[in-house]
Amino acid sequence: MTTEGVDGVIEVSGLSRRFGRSLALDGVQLDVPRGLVFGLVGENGAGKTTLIKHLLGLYRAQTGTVRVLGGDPVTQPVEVLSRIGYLSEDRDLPDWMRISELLNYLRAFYPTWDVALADRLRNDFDLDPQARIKSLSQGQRARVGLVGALAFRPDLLVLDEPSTGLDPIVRRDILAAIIRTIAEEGRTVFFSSHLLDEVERVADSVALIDRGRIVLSGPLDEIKRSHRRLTLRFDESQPQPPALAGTVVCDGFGRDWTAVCPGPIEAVAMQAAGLGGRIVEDQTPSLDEIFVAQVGSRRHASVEG
Ligand SMILES: Nc1ncnc2c1ncn2[C@@H]1O[C@H](COP(=O)(O)OP(=O)(O)OP(=O)(O)O)[C@@H](O)[C@H]1O
Repeated sequence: MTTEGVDGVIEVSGLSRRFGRSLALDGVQLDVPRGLVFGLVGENGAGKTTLIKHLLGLYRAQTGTVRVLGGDPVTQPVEVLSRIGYLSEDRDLPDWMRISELLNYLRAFYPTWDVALADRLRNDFDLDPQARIKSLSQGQRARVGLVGALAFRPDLLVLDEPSTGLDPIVRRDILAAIIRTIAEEGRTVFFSSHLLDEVERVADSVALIDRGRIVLSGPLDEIKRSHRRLTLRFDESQPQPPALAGTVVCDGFGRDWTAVCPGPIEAVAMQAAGLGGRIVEDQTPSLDEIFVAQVGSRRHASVEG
């Protein structure tokens, strides 16, 4: 496996996956360079876990290709997987073990296991080494899973919905700090979430996935810069959302409406003027608003089409 000079840590091209009649992934294209925190955002059932399972070689691509850290996770599992730290959505850990036993067991698999780091993380996460895994809360299981995924200093950390079960303080402070530290060390984090504010807080780049398709992908600041949230005021009350081509969503009532628009606002301003309206506020939308707008417009288009 040649990984020297490979900067694409994750390279997915034309990846589709069917389960029976349902299309879980539909022509997914994704490139994640080294050293980034990459957030995969989508609603429940959008295809996030299915995509992650392909990155880990748990699914073989039916259509398209998947390369991770320069190798094929299905045909080169040892080379690829030994460099990936993974926290699954359901935190499947052996219930019968104590925390210390699990960490010792994992240590045997990874030559790069860092005992001091494992101890430090265990302390930071306030985990009793003697506790049995079956006695742990969901949040504590997530913390143990994170220690296991981090302590061998993986080149790529993959987290499937890492916040599930974590209380807000752990989520906000510890998780975010870990993620940042890894990226600062030149390693890569790929995490999925349906919590857009969390993604917005920690990710450098994001991909929005909806019903198996990547609908938007790129550096977070570029995505945010390329969208505008406009507040429009009309002379007359509008009985229904004003039809403004080029806006992705329209919300509001009466004379005041909010629209999210990808791209230049001049065309929107002209159309609004034609309806007796004007832009009274022009702001950068949140990722949440961009997501709702993108997904909403796609669904609207597919219903109409
Ligand atoms: N093993 C499977 N057999 C049949 N259908 C599946 C299987 N795994 C996933 N799916 C379907 O594929 C689609 C994508 O599921 P996936 O678990 O990847 O979504 P997700 O974005 O991770 O959602 P969640 O946040 O709820 O975990 C869903 O419609 C799901 O029902």
